[in-house]
Amino acid sequence: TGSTRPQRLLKAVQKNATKGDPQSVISTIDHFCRRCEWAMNVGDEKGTILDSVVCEVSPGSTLELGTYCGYSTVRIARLLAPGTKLITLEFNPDFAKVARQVIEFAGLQEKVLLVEGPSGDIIPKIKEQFGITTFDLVFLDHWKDRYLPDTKLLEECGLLRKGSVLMADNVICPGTPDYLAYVRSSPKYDSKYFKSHLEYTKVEDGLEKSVYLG
Ligand SMILES: O=C(NCCc1nnc(-c2ccc3[nH]cnc3c2)[nH]1)c1cc(-c2ccc(F)cc2)cc(O)c1O
Ligand SMILES: [Mg+2]
Repeated sequence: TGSTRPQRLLKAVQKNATKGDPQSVISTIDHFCRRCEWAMNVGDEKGTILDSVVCEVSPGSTLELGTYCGYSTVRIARLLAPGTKLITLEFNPDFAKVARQVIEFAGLQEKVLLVEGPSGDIIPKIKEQFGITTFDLVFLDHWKDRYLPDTKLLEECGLLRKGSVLMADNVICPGTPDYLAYVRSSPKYDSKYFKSHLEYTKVEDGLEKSVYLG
């Protein structure tokens, strides 16, 4: 049987990137997605906005929802201080298999804990299983109809603290209307929209940065 798009993306990384060099992995994936096959990575334009927030927050603990091929995992992990951790949740075992290899190729496996399974099941177990008190930064990039329920779950599980930052991808395209309405109307959040484009296209999309006020 034929290969999948994530497998072809991984082959391009193994062929063209430099082992242990996260920037070359990022550039290779962006080139592959522009020139060969579009894929749903956050991409370079929104990725640059994400980078600036990661640097501003310099998080001790980070959660990513939706690993896919590990592109944003590599983007975030390459900016993390030594001794800090990124937990990334992936539901699809085929995506997870590719992502592990992309993260390892970038040499970032020490900073990343990839957990497979549905976010709704895993989030309530994070405190006890991974010794996390709260997350300083959460990147939401998984199923768009899970952003709101999982944000409420993070609140209920006491995984957010005053000042925790949520960065949400795709708030315009494909769109997360219920999530946007919630973070923009709730007194518990201070929310800001960063206008950009859907990865590798001219279609409008953007990131929503929401600071939890406790
Ligand atoms: O669906 C997306 N992303 C989600 C993948 C995923 N990867 N992993 C999950 C998961 C789902 C439950 C989970 N529960 C626990 N981990 C989980 C992970 N979901 C997505 C789609 C587009 C897109 C735009 C325009 C189009 F015409 C077609 C597509 C763009 C993007 O930037 C995206 O992020
Ligand atoms: Mg996305």
